[in-house]
Amino acid sequence: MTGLFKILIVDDDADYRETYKMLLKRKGYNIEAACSAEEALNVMDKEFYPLIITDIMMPGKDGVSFLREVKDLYDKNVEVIMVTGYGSIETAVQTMKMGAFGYFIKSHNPEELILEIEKVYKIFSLQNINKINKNNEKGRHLCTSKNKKMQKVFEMVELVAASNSNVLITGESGVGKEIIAHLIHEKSPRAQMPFIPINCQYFSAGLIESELFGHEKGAFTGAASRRIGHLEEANGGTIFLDEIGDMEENTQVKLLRVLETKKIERIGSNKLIDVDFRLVSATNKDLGKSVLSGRFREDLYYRINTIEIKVPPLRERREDIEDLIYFFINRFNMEMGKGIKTIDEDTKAYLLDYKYPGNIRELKNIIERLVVLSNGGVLKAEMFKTEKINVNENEKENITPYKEAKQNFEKRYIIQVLKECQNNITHAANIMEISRRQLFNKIIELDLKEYIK
Ligand SMILES: Nc1ncnc2c1ncn2[C@@H]1O[C@H](COP(=O)(O)OP(=O)(O)OP(=O)(O)O)[C@@H](O)[C@H]1O
Repeated sequence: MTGLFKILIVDDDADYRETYKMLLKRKGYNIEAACSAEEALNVMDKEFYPLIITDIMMPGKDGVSFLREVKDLYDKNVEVIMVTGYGSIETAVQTMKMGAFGYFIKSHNPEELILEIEKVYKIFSLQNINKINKNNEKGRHLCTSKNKKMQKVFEMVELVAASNSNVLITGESGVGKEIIAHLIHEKSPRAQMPFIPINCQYFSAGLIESELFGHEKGAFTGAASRRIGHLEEANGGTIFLDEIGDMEENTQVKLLRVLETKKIERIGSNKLIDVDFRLVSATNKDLGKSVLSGRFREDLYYRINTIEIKVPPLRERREDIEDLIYFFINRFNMEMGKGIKTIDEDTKAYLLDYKYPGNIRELKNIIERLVVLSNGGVLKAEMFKTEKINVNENEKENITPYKEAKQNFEKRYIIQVLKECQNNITHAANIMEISRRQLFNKIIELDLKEYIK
């Protein structure tokens, strides 16, 4: 879907602008044009363009200064192709050192320019696909089910993917809501554009706004340079707002405005920027209740859940547990190069019977732990046995205020798990079934930095 990929052409020569516009539109690209660098910067204040094609010789700010400004002050990831006549080929070559993607000589066959553009587009979509694959490599997830409710979920994914409707995915923690959000994006016409996940739980009210909307240099203390927000970066793609139920009231108001107007304002700026993203949100809370209690805005609730996909907890799709067990054994077997060939019958019976309050995340973690700890070719439940910590009567702790006791427990617990994981924070977070960021924040709060790698 090249149409979602937006290109800005900057040239003071109206004939060139129109010719390129026609040519590229015919190839399916979405084109905007500006007659000077100054006008281009205004256009870029209104919308995000991953590729700019600019003439070098222009009245006012020339192409080289414009390139410098784009790379230094706007966004270094934006690609720029320089266009030049014979007179300034040397300058064009120089600009490659400043970060230009390439150059095109005006008298050459326009197909050369198209080829350069196609290269940028390919790199751009590959980068996005790689980002998706990192989290969602083919074969890393089991996307089939024997359960009716789950089959309905996969059918809904196919149906909604083609549309642009806002989707709300609900379900308990660990049921795979983020996996479903990825699937919707991958199967949508936006698949080659960015998929940007943001967990609203991780950010304070001020920070999340900067993450979503971006900010101008000097907008607040610490804003040393301009930052393009995720809603702008997601242009043409999908934004995934996880734990949307935790979003602060003020941010809810701002998000609602963006959804209504399809425009954002960077913090510290009053310029409106067009954005075109598809919103997929998720929550493990009952948002209906949050609306009734006044914690979540009703108008935003109705906006974000045009379509609701309910992902059932694992205990309501027990017929999938066996497939998931084998799926994860295979996956970790391959990842860790272990030679596990079978699973001991008692262990399997235990795993099939277990309740999984932490859903698929818990099942996955249990299997990962078993695979890590197993030596022979058989996966066995004996490995579950953990050391019981017996509190000796004589070693009872002094009674301390609740807050202090809680902190002491957290410290001991985190240190113990980190030690077991050879100080590997990612591995420890997996075992604790919290995110890496949550663990990292705790480590800073409790001053345990010395225990991480
Ligand atoms: N169908 C699946 N196949 C393989 N792994 C899965 C599947 N569904 C979930 N998982 C794994 O379970 C874990 C939890 O999944 P995910 O983060 O999508 O759940 P969630 O519902 O979004 O959780 P939370 O509400 O806590 O954010 C992840 O590690 C994910 O890889």
